[in-house]
Amino acid sequence: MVIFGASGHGKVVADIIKLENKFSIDCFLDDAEKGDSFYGFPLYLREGYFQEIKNLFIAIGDNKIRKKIHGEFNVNFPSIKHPSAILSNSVTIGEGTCFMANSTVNADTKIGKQCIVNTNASIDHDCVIGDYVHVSPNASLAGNVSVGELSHIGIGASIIQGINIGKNVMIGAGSVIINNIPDHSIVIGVPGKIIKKNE
Ligand SMILES: CC(=O)SCCNC(=O)CCNC(=O)[C@H](O)C(C)(C)COP(=O)(O)OP(=O)(O)OC[C@H]1O[C@@H](n2cnc3c(N)ncnc32)[C@H](O)[C@@H]1OP(=O)(O)O
Repeated sequence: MVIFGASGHGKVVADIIKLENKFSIDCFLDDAEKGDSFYGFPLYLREGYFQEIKNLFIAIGDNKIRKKIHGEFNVNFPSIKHPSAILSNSVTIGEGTCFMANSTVNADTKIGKQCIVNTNASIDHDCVIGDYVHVSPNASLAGNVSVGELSHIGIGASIIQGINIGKNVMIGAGSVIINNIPDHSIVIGVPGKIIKKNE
């Protein structure tokens, strides 16, 4: 497995891949010059890496950049899961998604491609999570919540049951969402209020 993104998020991803023990890690790739090794693995610039890539994990926290890089490779994108993550057998998962330590996903939830379900995040039953979404550490989604493509649920946010969060929405850290949120909104507070447009 090659990991794209020599960053803190990349380190957490490397730990999960090691613990899962399904793939060995060949190296990290990055577009920025950051030296020739990272977190104990060789590090290459993408433009200087000519070996064939079979399996790639994109370890980029920014949803829009992760989407862009996803479109630039034609390889396999396995999903990864920390051994302590708990997923119902009825959950469906798109390619390239990661489930970090102690995350939980309950019955009949659908998770898109290239999502991040971060440490201790809880996504309950019958949710629909779009592509390139990030559910931050300790965020909680009750049952029947939908989250549109590219949206980011901030650390410790809570979303009550049945809420629709649009595309490219930023839910601020610690917010409590009790109303539907339109596309391209930035929301903060308890209860959550829209403060500006997410460009
Ligand atoms: C493993 C990991 O690291 S995963 C990463 C997890 N990271 C996160 O969850 C980050 C979540 N991001 C936030 O909460 C951010 O503060 C955002 C996106 C909501 C707002 O960021 P910005 O657009 O830069 O807004 P800015 O910092 O200018 O704040 C605007 C106002 O909102 C307030 N504010 C910002 N965030 C919050 C929040 N989460 N809750 C309450 N108020 C907030 C600010 O105090 C400021 O108020 P003021 O105008 O009275 O001074």
